[in-house]
Amino acid sequence: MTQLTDLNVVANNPLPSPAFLQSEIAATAEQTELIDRSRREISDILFRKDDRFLLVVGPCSIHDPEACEEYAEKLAALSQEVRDKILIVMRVYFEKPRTTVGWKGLIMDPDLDGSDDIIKGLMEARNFLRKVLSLGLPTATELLDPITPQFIADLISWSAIGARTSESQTHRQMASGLSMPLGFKNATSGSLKAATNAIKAASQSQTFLGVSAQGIASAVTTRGNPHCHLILRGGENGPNYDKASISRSCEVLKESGLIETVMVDASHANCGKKHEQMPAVFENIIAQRVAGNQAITGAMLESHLVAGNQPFPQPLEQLSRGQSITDECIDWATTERLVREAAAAL
Ligand SMILES: O=C[C@H](O)[C@H](O)COP(=O)(O)O
Ligand SMILES: C=C(OP(=O)(O)O)C(=O)O
Repeated sequence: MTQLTDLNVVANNPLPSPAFLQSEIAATAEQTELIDRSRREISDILFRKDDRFLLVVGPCSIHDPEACEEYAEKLAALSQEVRDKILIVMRVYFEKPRTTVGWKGLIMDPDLDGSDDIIKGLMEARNFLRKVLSLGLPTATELLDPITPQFIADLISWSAIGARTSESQTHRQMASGLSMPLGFKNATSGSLKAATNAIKAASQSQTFLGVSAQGIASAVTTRGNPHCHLILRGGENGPNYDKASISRSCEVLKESGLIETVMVDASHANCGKKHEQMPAVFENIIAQRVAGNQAITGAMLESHLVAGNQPFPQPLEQLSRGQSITDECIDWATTERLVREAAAAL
């Protein structure tokens, strides 16, 4: 018989069930309480019931958990200093969407060598999330593969659907069942339409194909996620953090029947992917909020121990510790200065 299926499949390795990994690498009672409380606080800030400002900050991607743990310790101390004004949530990004190809993140390739040991990646992701939580810091991530949330979402307080996937029905359906507040980014073109449509779609009940806690393919029906919002990240035609772009975004939200609340990403196309430009963008966002624009409820910064990024792939022993292998980040000293100044201004 002529073979008609799996012509392009090289391997298909079963994973442990999400329920198994959740029980093997479980959250403590204290961590569970932090996740529950921070999800409510984040939602209250985003939907303008809490006057504080939300800041999602951390590395573009986690590729070196040991250096990122040092980063998390510093961030935890800083978050305590500013907690009356700013709720800090650490970017703990394990999945990277690629424009064409490239390293797809710690879950897909934890050894950074193309061996793609996903089981190890999922376990490392859960272990790292627990470390961050044990420092008292809530966690934020981009959810990219629709099966990933089953394995890690119980340890996450805020999530994003990225610019490349806000228009995807699969991601909107997934978002409709997630238990945490979630931001949809504007499209890479700069258009807001995909994100506002996504917020509407994700707030509705949806039925779709998914995976159960036992790892069985299933028909999933969701209730709809009422805590979705817009993230402005700039686009092909330039940034969208300026006053005019934010007021246009608010008009679009209003016309779509959505609450006027935006998180503004100071990285990505809003800084032309240049870390040197990120501080001025962040300062501008904070200044707009201080000047009275209450629709700006949060911001995002890509930050690591060391500024910039480094080429990857390259021999692993030549990687500099604490420097991004994906997008450029601001360094720790700059992060600390920006956060302290923002707290003083707010
Ligand atoms: O935030 C990270 C990157 O901008 C995103 O993953 C796309 O990366 P790429 O354009 O280098 O593939
Ligand atoms: C990939 C990211 O952002 P965007 O979807 O805006 O490119 C990110 O925040 O890591």
